[in-house]
This record gives sequence, C-alpha cells and structure tokens, in this order.
Amino acid sequence: MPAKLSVNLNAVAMLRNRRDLPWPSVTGLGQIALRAGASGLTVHPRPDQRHIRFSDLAPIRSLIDGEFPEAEFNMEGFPEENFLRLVEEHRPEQVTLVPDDPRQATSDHGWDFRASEALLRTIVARLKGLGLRVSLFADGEPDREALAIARDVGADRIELYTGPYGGCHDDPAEAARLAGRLGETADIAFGLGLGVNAGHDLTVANLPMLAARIPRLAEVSIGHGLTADALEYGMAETVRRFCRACGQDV
Ligand SMILES: CC(=O)[C@@H](O)[C@H](O)COP(=O)(O)O
Ligand SMILES: NCC(=O)COP(=O)(O)O
Repeated sequence: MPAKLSVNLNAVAMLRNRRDLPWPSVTGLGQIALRAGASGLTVHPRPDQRHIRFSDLAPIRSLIDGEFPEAEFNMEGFPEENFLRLVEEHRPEQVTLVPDDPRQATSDHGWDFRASEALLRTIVARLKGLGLRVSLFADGEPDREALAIARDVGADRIELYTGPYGGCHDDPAEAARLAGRLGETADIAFGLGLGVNAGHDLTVANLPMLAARIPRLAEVSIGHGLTADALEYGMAETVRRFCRACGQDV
C-alpha cells in the first residue's frame, strides 16, 4: 500500500500569524487538504506558538471527528509537560516525539536513543496508556542497536528525519546515496517490528525515489514544500500531486 499523506499545517499557521487576522485559515486549508485526499493532518505546536497556536488544536480535532472520521491527527513535539497536556486534551491518533530544543528554528535531528532511553520509556508508556500510536523521530542511520531501543521503549513507529535527503535537491548522486541509507534504516526498523514514517523537506520531486526505496513506508508528513506548492497550484491540486508522488492512484 502506498504511503499515506499527512499535511503539516505549521507553514499555513506561520503565514496566518503575520497579522492579527484569521486568514489563511489553518482549519479551512486542512479541510481542503482532507477533501482532496490527504489521509491526515499534522501539527507541531512549538512552545512559543510561532506557528500552530494551542487554540488551533480543538478546531482541527473537531474537523476530523466531524467530517473525516477515517483521517488521522498527528501531533509532533518535544515531550515536555505542556505538550503532553495538549496531547491528553486533544487525543491525536498519533504522537510523534521529536528531540527539539525550543530555540531551534526547525527540527534538525532525531533522538539519541541511547541517551534518552529512560525519558522515552516513561513518556511512551504514558502515551500508550492513553491508547495513542507513538512514533519517534529518528536519524536515517542504520544503527540496529539504537533502533532496538526505540522498539524496546514501546514505540510503534519511527519517523525518519529526511532533512539531509531533502537538502540534496541539486545533487542527485548524494540524494540517491541518502535514499539508500534511509532505506537501510527502514529495513532494520521493519525487521524489529516497527512501522516507518518519514518527514522533513519532502517534495513532489524527491518523494518518488524515497517511496520506491521504502515500499512499506506508512506515512509522510509534509508542510514546507507542500505549502510552497499550494501557493502555486492551490491546496487541493497540490495534495493530489503529493498523493501521486507517494504512489497513490488519485
Ligand atoms: C518533526 C519535523 O520534521 C517537522 O515537525 C518539522 O520540524 C516542521 O516543523 P516547523 O514547521 O515548525 O519547522
Ligand atoms: N514531520 C515532518 C513534517 O511534519 C513536515 O516537515 P516539513 O515538510 O515542513 O519539512
């Protein structure tokens, strides 16, 4: 089955936040994306609310519950207490834990599973107690021992950090090499019984090679490149283009 597309709304929220006005509408564009065939919506509410605001979460939850009961809400963030309370309140179908420092401009690395094992064990147990799927942001390094820790702390999936792969848009040879590394990492994760998601700087151009190398990829979450294309083609057409790049027949 081709990878599902979860549309990350952070970039739409950032545009909205330029003014004290409610447009572009984060929930409205999420609705257009789901109507066009996206399988879910992703948000990464950072502590300073510079993109998604905490007040965006309830309307997104209601949108999915009301019109798209098959769709999934994916909340990403560092597992500090405020984020965990937001998760408890809004009950996303999936929580993706990322090791971000609040001062980071954007996510730029996966977990150090060895150093964070105790923290992750506690947090994953708490989230699994709520019945939520848990995914852990992981570097595309085929490190079996580290990935075994991700499995052993109770995660359901990893999300491969594809930033370096996305950054090679003008270097096809390096992109192919990194797709191979991501694929090796995914193969180890599958062998350990983990599911595999991917995200960061994915585009219509670089998705097909990744999807071909990882045919069992469960989900991609995409915001920056997708929002850029939505400015050019509109959100609905952009979602269809990204779904096709995942290998979906839309
Ligand atoms: C975990 C990940 O890769 C995404 O959440 C990405 O960091 C988007 O976040 P921003 O839109 O805040 O940069
Ligand atoms: N998990 C990655 C994500 O949600 C979106 O990242 P990007 O496409 O904005 O780089």
